[in-house]
This record gives sequence, structure tokens and C-alpha cells, in this order.
Amino acid sequence: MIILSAAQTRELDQATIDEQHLPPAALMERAATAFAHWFCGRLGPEEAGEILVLCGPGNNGGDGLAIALLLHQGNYAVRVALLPAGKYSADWLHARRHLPAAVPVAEITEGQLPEIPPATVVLDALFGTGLSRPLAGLPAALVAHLARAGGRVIAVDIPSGLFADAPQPADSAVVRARHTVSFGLPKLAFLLPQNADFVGEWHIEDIGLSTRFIAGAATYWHYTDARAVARALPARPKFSHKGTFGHALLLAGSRGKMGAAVLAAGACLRGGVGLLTAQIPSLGYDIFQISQPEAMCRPDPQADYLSELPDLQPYQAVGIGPGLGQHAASLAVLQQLLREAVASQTRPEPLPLIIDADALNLLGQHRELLALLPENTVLTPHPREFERLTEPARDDYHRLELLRDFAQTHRCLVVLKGAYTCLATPTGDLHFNSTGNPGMATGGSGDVLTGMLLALRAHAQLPAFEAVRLGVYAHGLAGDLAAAATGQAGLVAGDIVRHIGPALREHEQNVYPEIPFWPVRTNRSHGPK
Ligand SMILES: NC(=O)C1=CN([C@@H]2O[C@H](COP(=O)(O)OP(=O)(O)OC[C@H]3O[C@@H](n4cnc5c(N)ncnc54)[C@H](O)[C@@H]3O)[C@@H](O)[C@H]2O)[C@@H](O)CC1
Ligand SMILES: [K+]
Repeated sequence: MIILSAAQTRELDQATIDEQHLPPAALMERAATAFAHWFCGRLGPEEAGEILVLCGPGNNGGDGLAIALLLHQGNYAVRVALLPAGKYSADWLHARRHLPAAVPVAEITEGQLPEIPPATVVLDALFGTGLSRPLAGLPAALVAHLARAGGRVIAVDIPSGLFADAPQPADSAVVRARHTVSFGLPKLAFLLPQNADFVGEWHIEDIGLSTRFIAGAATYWHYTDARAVARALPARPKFSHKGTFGHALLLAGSRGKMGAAVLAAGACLRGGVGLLTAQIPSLGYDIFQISQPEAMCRPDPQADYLSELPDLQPYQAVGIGPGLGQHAASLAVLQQLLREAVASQTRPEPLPLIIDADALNLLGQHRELLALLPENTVLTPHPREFERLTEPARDDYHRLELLRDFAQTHRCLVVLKGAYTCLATPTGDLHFNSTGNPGMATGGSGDVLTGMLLALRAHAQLPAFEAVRLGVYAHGLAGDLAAAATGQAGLVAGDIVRHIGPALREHEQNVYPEIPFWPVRTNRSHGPK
């Protein structure tokens, strides 16, 4: 799925109307029908009580009027409050004409803000993607009044006052919705932590927008849903052996942080790697061998931290960082790894690297090393680790700019972890992930991600971007499956490891339910022309 700017969303609406030869207001009626369907499926007329629909002067207000009509027809008690304006959109006028007199309509004035008893269901249809400036005057007073009243607010398309694709000045008036029901595609604003209190839970309803326009739209914002990674994991050939799926090297652990190495190793094994060797400080040897018997273990000469890089020749991918610590000897290991991972006569492509946790902090302290990053290296920072590599971000939008710039400059794949983890690519694309839950905000879940990415980067048939996008998605899905089993509070990183298998199974080509009986012919199967 892609994400469009507010301007592109308007173009998409128009393209849909033109392409489908829609009569006036037809698209608005689709939006209203989709909203009403969502709403009525969750709240019956009695549970809802009196519903107040706040309508602005544009098409968002038109949606509100059309929704009021549908809810009235569905036996809900609806009243409408209108924001006065010098001009109303054509769809608004259409919807206003069709609203029966039985629905009470009042005009909002400074002196007469609508009465909102607590727990009233309020549908916010004041402004949508047509918002051109921060709210001020009467609309801002209305938003403040709504916040004081404490109604159950559901935003139509987007909370009023929130820009769909750009930050608004601090202290701007923005509606705080418990739910936002939007149409067609998600909006960038929904994915950023700074907007969480405005957007609440968001939902996307299909209104049949032009697929041709969407397919051709130029955007670098993407949203990774199940469809994007369907069948992304190549089938395991019948005559495969453990060498087919790569031999990964994990450099992890230090005194007191062996668990990070154990979790990353477990995730790598469950991620489908053929062979895994872990180089760990020697104090962790017994811990590691007992807890991960499927992995091989090279004890480092040092007891408490890593000090030695093994010969890289046998490995198809290397992960470094979980629980590593920041000892000078471990920094030297990282430096040597970056130097040796580059392409050479014996290795035509750079060795795939995954750099996480303390290895990122070491990079942040020695930024001159960034110039050594081999192409398509994967970095997995959380926001603070990322800012140590770049600069403090002014806000979430600025952080995305820094992220995009960093990935392009260093030609690497950066996984900025958090809700809607954002994967930035060397081409300047940003892919927001759709899976995962707050239960995963627990120590070790990042180590699990590193292990999964290590396994997928060692896989010979997965290109770098596909491997990382799948890994991020499947990691979140494993977390969702784990949370379904344990609840979010009780979830620990080991639960995510245990659910990696089922999460990846959903994306395996050989078990995907839609796989045709006869293999599909691809261009590649015709051989070179
Ligand atoms: N175009 C279409 O056919 C469709 C549009 N849809 C709805 O239409 C919305 C977009 O409609 P519009 O483009 O008419 O825009 P809006 O309804 O968001 O608002 C535009 C109006 O508000 C005014 N305005 C903008 N910012 C303001 C501010 N800060 N203070 C006061 N007035 C302000 C503008 O001058 C204009 O009159 C979407 O969010 C969605 O809800 C949906 O119904 C789907 C179909
Ligand atoms: K709105």
C-alpha cells in the first residue's frame, strides 16, 4: 500500500470521479456509506445515544451531513451543528439539500457553541484533507470546547486541525479523536507518535478509489501490509540442505548481557538460517551452548567482552551488536568487520551486515566509520540510537527527513524501530510496518529482530530490501501472535522467538494457500532473450 500527500489525495478523488464517470456527490456518498457501515457495525442506536455531527464547510462537512442522513435512516438520534462559512462546497450543498427536516440542525457561533453532554458520540467532520492553515477563531474555540466536554469523538477521514502530511505548529487546535475512520489509504500523520493523541485508533475503509491512479502515483511513503509481503519467503527446495539457507555469524554478548546473544541466536535459528555460529565472550560459553544447542559457538579469548573477529570467509551474513557493550576491543572488532566486509575478488558483493544496539552506539561515537558501511548494510536503531548517528530531530517529520537522508547518503537500509517501524532504503523510500503491538516494548525484542534479519540476509534468494521488509513485518506479526497467547503485559522477548515460525509460515511460498497447482510462468523462466 502507498501513502499519498493531501494534494495527491485530492487528485486521487478527482481521478476516481473522472475515470468512473461518477455523478456529483457519488464519492461523498460512498465515503458516508463506508463510515456508517463501520459505525453501525460497532455501536447500535441504543448504545450510541444522541449523536452530534460537527460539520465544516467543505467536503469533509459534506461527508458529515451525508453520514447524519444515513444514521437518521438507521434510527439513530442525530443532530447536526454547522460551522458557518462564506462558501460551501458543491457536495456539501448537495448533502445539505438531502438532509430531512427531522434531523435538528444548528449553526455554531462564538456565543452559542453546541451543547455536548459527557459521553455524547461526536462525529468530527469539520475539516479533512482540505485543511490549508492551522485552526484559529471559531473553529479553534469549538475544538477547545469539544476537548472540555469529553465526548466520545470519532473523526471522519482525519481529526480536524491535523495536517495529513506535515507538522502543525505546537499548540495548534486539533481534535482529539478516539477513533479515526479514513478512506482508501492511510495518511502519514496516522503513523507518527506525535499525533497519537489526536488520531486514536485508525481504520481504513475502501471506497473504490482509482487503482490506476494509485499504481502510478509518485510517492516515497509506503505501508507494508500482509499483501506486500505475501509469498515473500522462497519455498525451500526439496533437495535443499543446511548450506542452502546460509551460514550466519553473530557477534554479541558481554558480561551481564548474554541474554541478548541468546535471544538473537534463537531468532536467527527460527528465522530459517541453515547454520549459525556465534562468537561470544568466553564467560557465556555454557549459557549459550545450553540454551541454543542448534547453534555453534566460538568463545572469544576475552571472558567479558568481544575482542576478536573470526575469519569471515565461511559466512553469508554477519550480525553485530546485541549485548555487545562498548569496550575499545569490541570497537576494534567492529572496525575490522566493516573493512573486511567490502566486496573483493573472492566476494563480488559486500558481506551483508546487520548492525544493532551497542554497535550502533559505537558508530555514533566514531562517525568516521559510517563512510566504511558496505552498501545495503542494515542498521536497526531506535529513535535515540538513530539520533546519536545524526542529530536531534525537531519532531517526527524532521526525524523522517533525517532518516531518508541518512539511508541515501550511506546507501544502507535503516530500520527505525517503534510503532509503525520505518524502513528507509538507499533509494529514498520509507516503508512503514503495519504489524506489532505495545507488548513488544520490552527488553530483548530488538535482539530478536536482529536475529531474524540476520537469518533472512543470509538467505541467498532474498534480495536485501525484500529480506528486511519481510523480517520487520514477520517480527511484528510474531509479536502479535505472542500477544494473542500471553497478553501484552506478560509478553517477553522469548515469546516472540517462539512465534517466529508461525509468523513466517504465513509468508512461505510453499504453504501459501493461493499457490497455483501449476507453477506460474515468470519472465525469468523463459531464459535470457
Ligand atoms: N473530493 C471528494 O470527492 C471526496 C472527498 N472526501 C472528503 O472531503 C474531504 C476533503 O474535502 P475538501 O477538499 O473540501 O476540504 P475540507 O472539507 O477539509 O475543507 C475545505 C474547506 O475548509 C476551508 N479551510 C481550510 N482550512 C481552514 C482553516 N484552518 N480554517 C477555516 N477554514 C479552513 C477551506 O477554505 C475550504 O472551504 C476529505 O477529507 C474527505 O472527508 C470524501 O468524501 C471522499 C470523496
Ligand atoms: K475531520
